[in-house]
Amino acid sequence: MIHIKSKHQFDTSHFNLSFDISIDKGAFVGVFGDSGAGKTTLFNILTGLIKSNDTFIKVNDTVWVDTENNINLPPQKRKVGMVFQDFALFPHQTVLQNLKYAQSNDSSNTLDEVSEIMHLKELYSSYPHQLSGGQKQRVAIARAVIQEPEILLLDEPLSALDHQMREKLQEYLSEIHRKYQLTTLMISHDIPEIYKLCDKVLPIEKGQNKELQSPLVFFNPNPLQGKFKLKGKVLSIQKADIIYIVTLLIDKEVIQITTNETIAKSLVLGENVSISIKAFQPIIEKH
Ligand SMILES: Nc1ncnc2c1ncn2[C@@H]1O[C@H](COP(=O)(O)OP(=O)(O)OP(=O)(O)O)[C@@H](O)[C@H]1O
Repeated sequence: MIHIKSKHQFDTSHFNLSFDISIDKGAFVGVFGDSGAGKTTLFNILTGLIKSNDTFIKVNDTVWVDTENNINLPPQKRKVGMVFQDFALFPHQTVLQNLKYAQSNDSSNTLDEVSEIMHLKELYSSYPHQLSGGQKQRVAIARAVIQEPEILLLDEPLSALDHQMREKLQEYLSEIHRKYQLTTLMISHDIPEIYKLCDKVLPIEKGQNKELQSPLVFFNPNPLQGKFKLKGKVLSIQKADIIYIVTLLIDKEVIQITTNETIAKSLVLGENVSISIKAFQPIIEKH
């Protein structure tokens, strides 16, 4: 379990932050909110890059910060892995050297395993400038995981990548999160991405967090009022007794419609579909 209680005000601004968050170990949490809401600041408080005078952070059994009792673990002692949008690899080191930098004495197996899962072995002797954006980000994610972090923080890690690469890396992230039983917090503005990867959403508004919610509840507070438009994206497909419920992103709205097994099984997550209404029964058609 992770507990974060923090109040912070920047010297140069009137922006006040106040967080009170509890996250289960092993959760994959989507951190969602407007630009400037305080998402990156929350990450900076967790990593120790921002020191605040009124903070308590406990990660599993260890207190990282307790300002009342003068406890403040330095950033290098906090078991946090971080991945940003802009790769941040050492340019003059090969992929293997970049990975080894993150390795502690007892994590040599992890380096090997993670490289295997993310298909990095064939890139070991390449330098960052020889890699594509997706390859660089694979290395950055692997490097963060090799540190065997208690919390993995992802700050819009995939937003610079094209759709196909993004989907591939989402699969890697999902696999790595499960395999190493990480507690992962990911800032993302991409609703389908949050649906695909996260079991909870942490909404941040104007410097404060709201309660954690499931993506389905958070993005779809009133399922009966969904508006049908021509095109949509498949977010999830769930079996409910003998029918299937398909959740779709239509423009910025999420709706659910029922369908039969044949159609449900032909759909793929993230796929674009079109919707029409025939005799009051919604029909999903593939493009
Ligand atoms: N070093 C700083 N000094 C003063 N104010 C800051 C500082 N860093 C952040 N802020 C303020 O805190 C607010 C939250 O910033 P933060 O970067 O956490 O937002 P965000 O939700 O991550 O935004 P985005 O999605 O655009 O990255 C901003 O409105 C900004 O004005």
